[in-house]
Amino acid sequence: MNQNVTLESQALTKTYFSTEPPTEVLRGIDLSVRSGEFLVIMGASGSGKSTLLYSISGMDRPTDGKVLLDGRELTSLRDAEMAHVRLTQMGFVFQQAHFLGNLDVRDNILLPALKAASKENKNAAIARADALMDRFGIAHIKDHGVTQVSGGQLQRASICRALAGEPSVLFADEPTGALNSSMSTEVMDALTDVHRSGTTIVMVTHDPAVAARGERVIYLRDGVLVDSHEAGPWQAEQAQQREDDLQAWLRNLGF
Ligand SMILES: Nc1ncnc2c1ncn2[C@@H]1O[C@H](COP(=O)(O)OP(=O)(O)OP(=O)(O)O)[C@@H](O)[C@H]1O
Repeated sequence: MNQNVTLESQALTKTYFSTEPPTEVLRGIDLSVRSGEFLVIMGASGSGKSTLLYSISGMDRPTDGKVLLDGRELTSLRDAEMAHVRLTQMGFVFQQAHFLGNLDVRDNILLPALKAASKENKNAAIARADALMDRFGIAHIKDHGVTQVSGGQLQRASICRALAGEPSVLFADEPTGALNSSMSTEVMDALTDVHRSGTTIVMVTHDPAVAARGERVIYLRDGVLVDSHEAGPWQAEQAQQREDDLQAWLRNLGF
């Protein structure tokens, strides 16, 4: 394995046999994600983006092929082992935050980190969560109920929750899909910050302005990886140029 590769899929397929005929959603995906990379998955609706994200993060089982995280084959793990890998090595941000309504923002953020931490590491997990809330500008709403905060604040809280366990990879599925454009910028500024501090990010989005944050964008068509666009590290002053370049690339692909 190349030393710089952290996450890898080999000949990954996913077929749903519940439909007649069966739906072949992923058709042999070979993908390598470099350590510290910000990778974006794009493609038309139904092309298999979320299925790919779920299959490489162990949320779903592929039909065939392999997924490796730092050289360890995830596809052969039992469910409980895979759940442990997700809890301790991966973070997740979805379009909707999925927070518990009976807990405040801080307790929601702490929940998975405390579950993952050993007894002696619980205080460190709490300190980390508090520092993350400071860093992403939501310390002042830590005692609020999850229905009393804005969508952008809630998504920043999701990012804190995802990072509190110090994952090596953060998976994000349409993290700005439910937000207006200023909240979307807030959240993408937070994810850009996460990336700059060294965390690998794999994100699905259909929004070119959001995708322009990534270093590399890959394009899925009918479950096949058809092209990839190298944009290099994000620079705010080049935001429009990056988005224009990405749009031109996407137009060529028929997006
Ligand atoms: N449980 C399932 N059973 C059968 N088919 C499914 C199932 N889940 C997803 N599919 C099908 O797999 C295909 C890919 O779905 P997926 O959600 O991965 O696409 P996507 O590119 O993320 O789409 P979108 O941009 O609309 O979210 C779709 O045709 C979808 O209908």
